[in-house]
Amino acid sequence: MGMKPLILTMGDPTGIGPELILKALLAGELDPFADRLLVAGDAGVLARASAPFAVAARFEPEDDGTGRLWLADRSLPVRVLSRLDAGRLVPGCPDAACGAAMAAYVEWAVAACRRGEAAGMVTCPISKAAMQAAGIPFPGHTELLAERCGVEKVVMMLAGARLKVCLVTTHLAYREVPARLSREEILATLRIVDRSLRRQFGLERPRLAVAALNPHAGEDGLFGDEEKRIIVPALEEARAAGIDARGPFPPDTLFYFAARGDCDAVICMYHDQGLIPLKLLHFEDAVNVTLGLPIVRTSVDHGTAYDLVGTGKANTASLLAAIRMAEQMTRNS
Ligand SMILES: NC(=O)C1=CN([C@@H]2O[C@H](COP(=O)(O)OP(=O)(O)OC[C@H]3O[C@@H](n4cnc5c(N)ncnc54)[C@H](O)[C@@H]3O)[C@@H](O)[C@H]2O)C=CC1
Ligand SMILES: NCC(=O)COP(=O)(O)O
Repeated sequence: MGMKPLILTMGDPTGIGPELILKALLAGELDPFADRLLVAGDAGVLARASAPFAVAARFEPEDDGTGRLWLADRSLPVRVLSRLDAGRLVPGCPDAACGAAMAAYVEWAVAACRRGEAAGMVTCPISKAAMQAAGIPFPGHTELLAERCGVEKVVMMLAGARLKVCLVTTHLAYREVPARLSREEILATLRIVDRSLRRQFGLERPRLAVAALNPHAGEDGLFGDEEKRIIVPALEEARAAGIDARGPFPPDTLFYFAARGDCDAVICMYHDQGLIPLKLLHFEDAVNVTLGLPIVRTSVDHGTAYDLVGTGKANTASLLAAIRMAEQMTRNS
């Protein structure tokens, strides 16, 4: 019996996703996963995305809604989920139809994973604004997937070889962060990260370092009291539950020590607290993985890179790392 496919969603039709898939295919970088991948996307858009390369892609429809995308002597199976007018798309200008299409790829993939028909999903970047414009009420994949899987809390982790960061809060305005932090949220994050690193990443006793919210970890309440009021109680409860969680550490020095190997993951209070150090070290090859889902989902660590669409210059390393990690995780699941 063949292995279940890993679904690769194409992402924003006007973004870098389609071109990255073709670039990786042409370079033979997808060869190790050739029997495993199934692209969810738009055949016309994918075919046009070969424009920056020396060879033109062509799509051979097979039967009902599927087909093969050929580029030179390599090919990938595609599940066709939208039929946009590819010739009229402008890079970086997704309209509502594009927003609906990029959401449809993700919806189809998560449903296939939930039905047990796919082993996992790897996502190319979407435009959060275009999805919202299409009436899809989620600020990102992470929140959509949590809802579709019926899970209340998931954790966004970005992982590179030297640093892993896990976020307590994700897509929200910076000014809303303090109000969204609570002992329960931090504790739930610690529990999910601890469990996932054990089960899916093979760590026996993950060492989790928790970042403070405020400078100098609040300087004994002088620069904010979230540490005393919220983070310390969450840490105490986590430790009582057998989780190796330490902190709260002043954020300005924590990432230096984490990247040196002093912990297995850093728990960050908000998006950019974690993603700035992560991308400084690992922009090219980090993977975004959603922890706490009943399915496997990984993603590139970057966005739609509109400025690179059509140049052929975008780097495929994060996409390949995301596929590799998803494959690994399906073996550990
Ligand atoms: N997982 C997802 O679906 C994500 C989606 N986004 C979306 O992407 C859009 C643009 O976001 P930005 O903050 O501008 O981030 P971005 O990652 O698209 O671009 C930031 C910079 O990184 C460069 N870059 C991105 N990917 C690259 C690659 N593969 N190789 C070389 N250089 C690359 C771009 O050219 C740009 O200079 C937004 O709509 C955002 O919501 C952003 C992050 C993740
Ligand atoms: N910057 C990371 C990011 O925005 C990831 O969002 P998503 O995976 O939830 O779509």
